[in-house]
Amino acid sequence: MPVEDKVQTLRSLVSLLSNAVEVISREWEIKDQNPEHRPFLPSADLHHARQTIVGACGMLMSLVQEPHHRLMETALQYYSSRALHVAVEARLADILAEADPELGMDSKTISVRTGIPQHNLAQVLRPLCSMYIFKEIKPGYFANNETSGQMVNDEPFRSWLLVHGLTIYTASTKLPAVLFDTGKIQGRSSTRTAFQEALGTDLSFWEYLEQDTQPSDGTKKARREVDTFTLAMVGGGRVHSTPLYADYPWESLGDGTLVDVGAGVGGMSLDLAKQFPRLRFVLQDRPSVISGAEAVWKRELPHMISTNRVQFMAHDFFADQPVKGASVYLMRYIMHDWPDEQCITILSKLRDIMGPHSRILAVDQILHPTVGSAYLNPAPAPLPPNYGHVQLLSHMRDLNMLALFNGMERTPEDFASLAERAGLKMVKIWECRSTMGIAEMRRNDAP
Ligand SMILES: C[S@@+](CC[C@H](N)C(=O)[O-])C[C@H]1O[C@@H](n2cnc3c(N)ncnc32)[C@H](O)[C@@H]1O
Repeated sequence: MPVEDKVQTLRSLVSLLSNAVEVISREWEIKDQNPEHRPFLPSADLHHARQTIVGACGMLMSLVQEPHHRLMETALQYYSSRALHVAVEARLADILAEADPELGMDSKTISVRTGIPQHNLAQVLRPLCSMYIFKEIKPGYFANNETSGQMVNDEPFRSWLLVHGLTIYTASTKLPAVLFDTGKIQGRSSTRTAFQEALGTDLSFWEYLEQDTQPSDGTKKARREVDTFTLAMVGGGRVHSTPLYADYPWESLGDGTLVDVGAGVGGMSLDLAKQFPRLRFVLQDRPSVISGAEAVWKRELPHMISTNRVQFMAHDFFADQPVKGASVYLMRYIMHDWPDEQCITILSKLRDIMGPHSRILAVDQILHPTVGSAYLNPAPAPLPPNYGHVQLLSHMRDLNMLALFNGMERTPEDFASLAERAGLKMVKIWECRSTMGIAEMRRNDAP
């Protein structure tokens, strides 16, 4: 890029930043005066200002940082993730919450509480302090800040962070090997992925989770990941899905029936049932999962069970769908687990029994490439249409799906193509104040 263009880009970014800073300051003041504030639902203005600032900072770094340094930092990025994993595993945020936030806790005490040698603690914590995830008050004294404070006493969110550092992390180490093995990648099988390669198994991720471990004493134990994963879906759902409840017209469904396909414990349905009490629900998943779902609903919303407003059904989403003509077939975090061919089968099974007013709502990351999408609102120049850095989480989850399932996060165009191949049409991408969105599909012959 010629120097004059670079300078112009820098100046334009600073101008974007200073406008967005005004919006954020105003929004922070409003939040300060509003005790009803919901942390996971930013106003539309705050959401856009955040995206602009994160995007602009990312682009500024790319313009000014020495390129070799930036590439090396990226090459070693997995240690950021490892350091966070150690902190989460050790429940550091909970431990630091016991300290006076002004004074912090000394590394000797933290060492005794966590079992991490004192001389290694600072090595783990300091990179996290440099990323503003914890703070060091004075040499060897650490405390929570606003970011680490979000992990305190929040077991579902902690599980959401934790699962990404367990088996899922192990799977990621074999991604290069699988990508360079043309036999495997061309196979496009959901059971010949980096996950199977790394864990030395032929089982799918789901089957593996269900398989008991056999420790040396001969007893059988459920894998640790089973409970962590179930709770993680609740924690991740809460963080990323809250805006979806505000940005889709759920109220207009009245007392319609929502079939939660591959529901897990039905985390999204539970939230919807609390906010839209007229809706009825059918939760479907594999037999072992659906029995766990019923226990959760009994605890959280027992009246939904006693009034028959929720049903629990063991169902394989590759088989014929028994619930015909429902208002909504909801699939949160399902499409991204599967390669295209399997997604088309899942969608076709729904298409077969949908009525003219039925809709499929596929809830996933909506990938927005740097070159933009005809379906999505572009960022202001000179940012790339997708706001650049803002998309990192979606791209990482995309690679995660590749490593675990040969799956993927999808662009709106990808969703439209899947819909067309399954005899459906994509009617709208609902852009929500989240990294996630909703792809709405109907039968291709629907009015
Ligand atoms: C990523 S989880 C998402 C769970 C839930 N939709 C949520 O958002 O919390 C994917 C779910 O798909 C389920 N699943 C996998 N294969 C399935 C199949 N063949 N039929 C039905 N459910 C399946 C898993 O058991 C798991 O609960």
